[in-house]
Amino acid sequence: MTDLRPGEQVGYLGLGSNIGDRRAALQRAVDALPRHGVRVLASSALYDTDPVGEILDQPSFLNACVRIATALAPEELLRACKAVERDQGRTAVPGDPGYVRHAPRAIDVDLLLLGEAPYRSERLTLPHAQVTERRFVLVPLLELQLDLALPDGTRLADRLAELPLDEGVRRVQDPLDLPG
Ligand SMILES: Nc1ncnc2c1ncn2[C@@H]1O[C@H](COP(=O)(O)OP(=O)(O)OP(=O)(O)O)[C@@H](O)[C@H]1O
Ligand SMILES: Nc1nc2c(c(=O)[nH]1)N=C(CO)CN2
Repeated sequence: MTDLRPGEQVGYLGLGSNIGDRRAALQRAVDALPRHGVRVLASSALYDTDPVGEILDQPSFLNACVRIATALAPEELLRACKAVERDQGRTAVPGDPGYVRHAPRAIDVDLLLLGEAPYRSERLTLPHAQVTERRFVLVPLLELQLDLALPDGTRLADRLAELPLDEGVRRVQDPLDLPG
């Protein structure tokens, strides 16, 4: 299915933005990933989504998912995602005085899945702990691969079918441009 190079694994990233020019922020993130050792193979369409989580009174998000290929190990890939966020001026990370969980952000790059094996450390959980609970993740992810399953065999399409329909997820735009 994919032209993987030696040592590479397939992974999926979730992108989100709800401040400023949201599409430009997502596109900049995708354009930056190759500089950090991450090839972008495919992008979903863009979705305008109602905020979910601890802070509901904030602007709607623009969300997308991308399929990637990388030879980076899980923690290295997390560092790459954080570096892409920092490139765009996002400085408030957990532990910083300004950090607020689920607060508005110009760019969020989450690591959803990498390869076939789960991974867990203090800094990183794979698959992403909320991947099966968020329509704004599942809808674009399944657009990339309808039969996608977690390492434990959970089929993501089955989980999406079980979620309530009240989390607004509206397909608004065509996929991001792929780098290079
Ligand atoms: N799969 C993962 N992808 C990204 N970050 C993760 C993952 N697993 C654990 N983390 C940790 O979560 C921390 C908080 O991430 P972030 O600031 O993006 O949270 P958030 O977007 O506010 O909330 P949420 O975690 O619910 O998406 C990161 O610094 C990272 O160490
Ligand atoms: N719709 C939507 N809601 C969110 C999002 C997001 O990307 N989209 N990100 C959050 C922080 O991780 C909190 N809430």
